[in-house]
Amino acid sequence: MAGKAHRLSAEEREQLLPNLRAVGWNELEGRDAIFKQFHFKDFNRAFGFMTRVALQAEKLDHHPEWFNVYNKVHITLSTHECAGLSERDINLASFIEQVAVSMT
Ligand SMILES: C[C@H](O)[C@H](O)[C@H]1CNC2=NC(N)=NC(=O)C2=N1
Repeated sequence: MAGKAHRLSAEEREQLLPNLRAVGWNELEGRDAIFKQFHFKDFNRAFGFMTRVALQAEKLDHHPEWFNVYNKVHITLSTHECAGLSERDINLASFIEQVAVSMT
């Protein structure tokens, strides 16, 4: 991953978060991270989604925290390197949205 991650400033958040809020991402309370719950038709769709996200996460060297049971996938994004939300989380969330749209 090129460059060091920095925590998003208030201005950057105002610019970058509204689009993600509009599609269901929310900031966690008590932790600088964003969270969304996804529901799919069945486990195959959920796991197909996770597989595609996992391959991209590995490519980006930026990984989600997630929980899956059957057709549900809960995802938390945050950057360990800066102990908070960085542009890497915004980029991964945008990719995740594209995959989710193609799987539902
Ligand atoms: C050593 C390795 O590059 C780092 O631990 C990467 C891996 N995946 C990561 N994922 C996330 N979410 N945040 C990080 O800071 C991070 N760092």
